[in-house]
Amino acid sequence: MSNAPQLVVHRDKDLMAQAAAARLITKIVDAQSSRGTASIVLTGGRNGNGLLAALAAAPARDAVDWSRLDLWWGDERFLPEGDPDRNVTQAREALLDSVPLDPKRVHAMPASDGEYGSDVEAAAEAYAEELARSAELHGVVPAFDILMLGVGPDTHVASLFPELPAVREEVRTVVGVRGAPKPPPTRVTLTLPAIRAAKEVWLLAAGEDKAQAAAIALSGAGEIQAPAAGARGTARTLWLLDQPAASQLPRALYPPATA
Ligand SMILES: O=C(O)[C@H](O)[C@@H](O)[C@H](O)[C@H](O)COP(=O)(O)O
Repeated sequence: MSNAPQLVVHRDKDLMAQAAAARLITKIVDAQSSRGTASIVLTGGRNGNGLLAALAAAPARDAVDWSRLDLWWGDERFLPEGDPDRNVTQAREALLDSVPLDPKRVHAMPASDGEYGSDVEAAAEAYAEELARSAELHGVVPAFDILMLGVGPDTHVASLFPELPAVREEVRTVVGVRGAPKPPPTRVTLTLPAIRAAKEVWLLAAGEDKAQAAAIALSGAGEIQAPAAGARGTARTLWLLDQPAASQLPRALYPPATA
């Protein structure tokens, strides 16, 4: 299957979240039926959390065997444990606290008051090691079933911001970020090589403030200038948008059903 991006455009962000949640449930159930487990990478931000809240409200959520699901994060805001701005705290509130997950399979990124203290590079290295321990033979990260990414108005994904060193990383799978333009400035993030190990990468973009970013990333921009352009899955790359976020896409890209 080609990994050229595919697009699905929904009427508005709520419908996008509900449809993406339904899609995610199906994917997890399929992976668990064929392999016994599934691995998902969560994203921070409003769209990622909106999807999790929609999943929490979906009656079909009980089709998932939550105890056989591995959860990872694409990035984390390097803040103390329990901080309301941490991506994991927000994910817990939106969904994780209301489903019977196996705590050993919830792989939160380290907090800034944990065993690595304020050493964000050590925290990143520890997460890279945790990923490597779960990787298939010869791999450095697991072949995630689905990796989700919110897209920033500047085309950032995870904590890979345009032109910053993290987006240029070609070897390490997880790095520390300092001086991020979106607060907080210190973060831990998967790199593009780690993201590209996922079977499916889903990029979530809703709202008019994402329209330019989507148009740039989908029009052949380079990944250093437009990190979202470099986020590809090995089997599939899927952009899930609402109509305002899709409003500046070149007509050639716009899906026929919504043209
Ligand atoms: O820690 C974070 O903030 C993120 O993981 C970040 O990459 C986010 O996903 C985008 O900024 C989109 O965020 P929204 O969905 O809120 O626009």
